[in-house]
Amino acid sequence: MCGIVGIVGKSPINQILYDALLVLQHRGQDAAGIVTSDSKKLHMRKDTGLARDVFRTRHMLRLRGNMGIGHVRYPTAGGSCSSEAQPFYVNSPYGIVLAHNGNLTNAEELKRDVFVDDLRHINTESDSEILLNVFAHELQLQNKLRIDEQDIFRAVEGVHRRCRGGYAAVAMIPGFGVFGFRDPHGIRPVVYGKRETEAGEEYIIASESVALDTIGFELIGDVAPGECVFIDREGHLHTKQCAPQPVLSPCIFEFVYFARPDSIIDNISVHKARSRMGKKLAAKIKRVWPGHDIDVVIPVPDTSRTAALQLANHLGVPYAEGFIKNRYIGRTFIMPGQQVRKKSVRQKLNAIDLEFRRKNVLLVDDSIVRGTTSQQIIQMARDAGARRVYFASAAPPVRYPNVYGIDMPSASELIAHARSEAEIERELGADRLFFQDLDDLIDAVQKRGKSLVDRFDTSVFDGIYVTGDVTPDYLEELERARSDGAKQERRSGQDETVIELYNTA
Ligand SMILES: O=P(O)(O)OC[C@H]1O[C@H](OP(=O)(O)OP(=O)(O)O)[C@H](O)[C@@H]1O
Ligand SMILES: NC(=O)CC[C@H](N)C(=O)O
Ligand SMILES: [Mg+2]
Repeated sequence: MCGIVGIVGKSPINQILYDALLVLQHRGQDAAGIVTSDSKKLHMRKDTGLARDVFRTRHMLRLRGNMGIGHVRYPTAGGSCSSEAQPFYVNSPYGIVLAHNGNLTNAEELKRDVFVDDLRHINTESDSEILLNVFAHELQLQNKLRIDEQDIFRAVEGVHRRCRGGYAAVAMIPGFGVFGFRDPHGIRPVVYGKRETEAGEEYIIASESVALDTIGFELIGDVAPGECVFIDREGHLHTKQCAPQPVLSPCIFEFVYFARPDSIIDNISVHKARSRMGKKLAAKIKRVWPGHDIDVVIPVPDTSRTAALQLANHLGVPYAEGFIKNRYIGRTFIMPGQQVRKKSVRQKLNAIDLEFRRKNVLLVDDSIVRGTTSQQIIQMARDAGARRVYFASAAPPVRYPNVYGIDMPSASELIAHARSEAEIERELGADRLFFQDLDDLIDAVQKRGKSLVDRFDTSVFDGIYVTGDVTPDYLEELERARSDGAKQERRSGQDETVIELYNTA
């Protein structure tokens, strides 16, 4: 997952772009970047690391101009090096910068077409550089010195014709404007909003509404699937549907784990969705184990808290915070590589023995993916003196790879892949294990009939990919190229020093 933001303001926007990236940091911890545009030039700073480390005062001073875009990255293509940090830049036509959240499933074919047909060179392994070049080519086809918003919309139509997979993107053309677009399935989230200033209206496009709240913008709504939202440099908003048959099918894992609970995606409050997940899970536990002997419900910080609290309430069992999280360690799931993830769980979470001693505890997490967290946390609960350790996941077992922007490329790394629930229970070392049913998860997120969303991408749970183009061959190739083992091998054979083409450090 990545976080994206674009702003057209009436005064310098470097600080609010930075503030927005800090609030989107939970979507990507590997790299960060900002590009601004003043009347003459683009100014770019991007590098690996957290936003607070990438942007020093000297960089901020140079990020001049009233419009710009930013990105925080969690790689799903290429590696973690700074040359693949975003935004990407291409100088023709007009100079375009782009930041992307998602993953293209036809990146290989596109890369070939971009070279052979469009005569463009791709310099990294990132699919986002391909997306930018496809857009640039489609815009070039308009063959104009001065473009208007209709040309942007036509180029986005071309992107939708050629690109497959998940993509929410923001882009900017210097002296012209900022725009955002979303793939025809709306897999990845992106919203837009505005605020009034004395000098006129300012607009923002961002991955999550929480970025708007915290920097003082008002939410207008989600970018619809297939839609393009364009803000010209004068601050006028133009929107157009650019896909012939858009079908909103957002990724359900955003609601389970990725998004912040204080965000609203596709008109659904993530907080409320997680609360309903807790309620549904309580009902299931009561159903399958009417005479349960759970003494206390303990969440695995952070993301599971919302669901765990409601689960405890509806189960009628006390809720206690038994694990303390080191606030200086980021999210472990989005760290690159299993070794670092494993080590980080223990560094990140520590048990308060008192809450466990001689009790039957139900530990609750939002999801079990590789099992890195649950395996260790169950052992920690035992070491802290728990009599019995039960475990509940607010999501169903994750059995299939993700191909739309979550770095879960390899089925064999998923603890639930090709295992029954009883086998997973044994593997994790839990005394009893409960998973949410998929129908209940969908109901919890969908608010049953009240939501705009008829369908979600639930591929990690059921192996059904909404874009319909994901073949066993594609998945096999993805596993070969991007499994933890393959990444490890690539890292060890590589000189990490980057010779940067675009970066003005
Ligand atoms: O089965 P696993 O492979 O361990 O993945 C699942 C775990 O990873 C995530 O936590 P993370 O530490 O990333 O973030 P959080 O603090 O937001 O919960 C998620 O909330 C689960 O706890
Ligand atoms: N998680 C994402 O959205 C990743 C964006 C892009 N595919 C990259 O790897 O940089
Ligand atoms: Mg967690």
